Amino acid sequence: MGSRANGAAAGKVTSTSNGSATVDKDVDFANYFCTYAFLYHQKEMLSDRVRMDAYYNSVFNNKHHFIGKTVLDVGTGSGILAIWSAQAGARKVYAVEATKMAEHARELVKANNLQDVVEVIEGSIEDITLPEKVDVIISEWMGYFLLRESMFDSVICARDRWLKPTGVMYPSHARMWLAPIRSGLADHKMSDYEGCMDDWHGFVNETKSYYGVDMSVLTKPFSEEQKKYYLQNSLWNNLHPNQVVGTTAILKEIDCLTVSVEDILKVEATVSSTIIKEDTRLCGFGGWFDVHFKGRKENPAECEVELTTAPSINDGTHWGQQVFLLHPAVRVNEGNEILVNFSMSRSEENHRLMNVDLGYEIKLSSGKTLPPVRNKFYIE
Ligand SMILES: C[S@@+](CC[C@H](N)C(=O)[O-])C[C@H]1O[C@@H](n2cnc3c(N)ncnc32)[C@H](O)[C@@H]1O
Repeated sequence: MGSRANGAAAGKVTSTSNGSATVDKDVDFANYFCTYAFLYHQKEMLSDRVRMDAYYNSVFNNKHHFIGKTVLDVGTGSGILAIWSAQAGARKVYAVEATKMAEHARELVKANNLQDVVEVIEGSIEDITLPEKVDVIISEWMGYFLLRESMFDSVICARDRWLKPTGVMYPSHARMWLAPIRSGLADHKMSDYEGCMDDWHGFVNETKSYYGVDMSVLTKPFSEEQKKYYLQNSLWNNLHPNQVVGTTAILKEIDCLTVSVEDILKVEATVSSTIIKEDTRLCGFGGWFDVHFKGRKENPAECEVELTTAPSINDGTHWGQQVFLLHPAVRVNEGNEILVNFSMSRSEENHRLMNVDLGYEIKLSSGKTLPPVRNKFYIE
């Protein structure tokens, strides 16, 4: 199971203007940030070797970006990225953390004898003030399927306020990917849903015979509620590459130096994929992301590093992939074309969670096109 911040009840949006949200900060703090205040949770991220190796290599193989420079670590957590930046030769590192984890970070910095370089600041990046602009912004802001948690908004805010015009972003680029998959999970989830409805019908019968109240008028809303829970929530999964049955497609490319919050409020793409397996089942779609550390055009990385969360036979990441299951699955064959209309936007109730509209159309090798299908999913 993945282990990113719980956002399920976080940050109720109190009003919206121009597509961007005004958030109730107290609710957001109580529900979103609180997860990050636990060492237990920081340790899970610190134990993700793929994530750690990528950030470590990006810093230590590109020391020219750090030696004698000023760095801002947005959301320092335990302080790990700030500590590496200092060890790579930074002159000054501002390590900003919204939660009480800042106290642990301060201790860790001192225990590693870097207190003269790293200054830990407890506060939201949106609210704090720095005495100077910085050469580098480093941050690990990526949520499930890249944008869940909406933490990138805070990095953009930091960039616009504190990055020098010549500054470098770590990571510098990000991409979202989608591919058709096969998975036994679709059948499991459908049988969980059916079992739950069987149980409901038994409950309705018993309530009528024992207590004289007919509950059957609630069958439809109960079924809708449970359908959403079992069939429409996207699932965390560590897919094996063999489960990917078609070519992969890029849904979104982000240049971290120039992107605006407006650009990431909604991700919309029409992409196509060709089935690459003979006689298989299309059970859904898998979504994942990668980020790159390339520096900037005028000041490139000496060694570019990629952090990918794609299906892998080796160690997966704690992000895994997000799986959007189809009910029912569809029989497909090598060479069939799938045209996907994808749209992802923020939940109106909670800006850190996402709603996905996923429409698809299958063109068979005979040239015949199957009727289009549209599905709604929730990344919660
Ligand atoms: C995914 S964790 C990464 C922690 C650490 N940088 C690492 O790589 O292990 C993100 C951290 O950013 C913090 N954070 C998120 N939004 C923030 C904001 N607006 N201001 C300050 N800290 C924030 C969270 O509390 C959390 O500790």
